[in-house]
Amino acid sequence: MPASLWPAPVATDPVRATVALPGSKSMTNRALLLAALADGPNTVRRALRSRDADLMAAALRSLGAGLTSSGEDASGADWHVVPGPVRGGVSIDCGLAGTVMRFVPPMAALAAEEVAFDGDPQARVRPMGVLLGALRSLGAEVTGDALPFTVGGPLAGGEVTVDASGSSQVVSGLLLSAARFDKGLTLRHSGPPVPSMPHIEMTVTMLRAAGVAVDDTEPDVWRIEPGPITAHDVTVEPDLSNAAPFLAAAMVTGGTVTIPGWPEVTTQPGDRLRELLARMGATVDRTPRGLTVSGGAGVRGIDADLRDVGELTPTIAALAALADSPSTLRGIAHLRGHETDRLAALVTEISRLGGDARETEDGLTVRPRPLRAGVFHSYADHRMATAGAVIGLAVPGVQVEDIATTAKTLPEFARMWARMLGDGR
Ligand SMILES: O=C(O)C1=C[C@@H](OP(=O)(O)O)[C@@H](O)[C@H](O)C1
Ligand SMILES: C=C(OP(=O)(O)O)C(=O)O
Repeated sequence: MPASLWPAPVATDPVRATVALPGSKSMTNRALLLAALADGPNTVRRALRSRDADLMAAALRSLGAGLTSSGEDASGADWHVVPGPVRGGVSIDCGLAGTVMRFVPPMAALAAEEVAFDGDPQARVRPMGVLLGALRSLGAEVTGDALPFTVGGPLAGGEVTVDASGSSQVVSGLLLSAARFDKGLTLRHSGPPVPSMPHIEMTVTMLRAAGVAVDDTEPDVWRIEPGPITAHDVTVEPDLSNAAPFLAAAMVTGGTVTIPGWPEVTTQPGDRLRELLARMGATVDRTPRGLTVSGGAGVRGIDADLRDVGELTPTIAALAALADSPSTLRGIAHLRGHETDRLAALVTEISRLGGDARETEDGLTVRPRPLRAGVFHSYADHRMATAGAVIGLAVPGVQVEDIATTAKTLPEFARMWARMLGDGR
């Protein structure tokens, strides 16, 4: 059955809105996994409820943790987590979630019995070989090099070298469970630069908050001492990457959008939106009410290295397609292994609407041209769907295929978008 088409609303007036965002996917899924490996019960507050977060919760339950949620509303829920011995003999559905397919297998390798992993058809082509190779060389029994695969422990830990240039999640996944390996872990990266470094900082910061000794003084080397992961309550920050399309709406319509609760200090890569959107012409103000972005003088093209913040690319590319000068986005070859090949998908969909977007070896060039009505395909990628919504604000007749795919990290997206535009239905 063809996925449904969502008529992207056109903004007839500058948007003026305050948009409260649910919790960060990346922090929620790290916090849940650390809570399940901790030395006592703990609570993850304001956790995201979305497909990726719920897949993580289900995976942790399968591996023996007790999880119950309370206080659930549109902004998320509190998860009460009671750790248990990690048990195998189970199957885990990763969906299309990188955080589940890369973070859970090292934890599963703590169990003596085998754990089977599978996911969506598109997940089967996401890069897994480096992580599974590392688990093998640390002593786990692994069958397969991509989904579906099985992992059997127990693995002792020790030293391993990986090429994590394809995904930072290889590093984060190994570090998150490493304190529970008998020998801990010394992890070295060797190869082209690791992308999404803020996400590795997020991992290290959250491990330290749980009392884990992490030595990251040498670049591209991480040493984790074996020891307990201390039970403690965590409050998840709003998802700053999911702020991107809403803040972009302020720019495209010459309006103003405020995101309440923007953290003063954060490891989330979405914090770089402050600088990127300012370079594209926005006025960015941080006030006690939150982060406010105002547009006005059109959108300027940008030449930017997005290696650290690759997940912001679909929104930046959508803005670039509506800008008044060309853009070059660099450092993002690894986006070919995201939910879909995002470089190919962005080029195809922007071109379909009459735009001029081209793939380079490590990114995209976008030259603004007048755009026309058409279908913007999502490829089961939440950030492609929201990029289509951004373009649709300014281009009448854009229909986003499968807007429901935003449920991966923001199930309320379509309703929040309508509310932002002053249409509460
Ligand atoms: O660790 C994480 O939570 C993430 C790391 C990044 O992955 P890559 O390094 O594969 O880009 C990012 O793109 C993804 O959305 C979330
Ligand atoms: C790359 C992303 O997700 P995942 O965690 O599935 O890798 C993303 O959300 O942009």
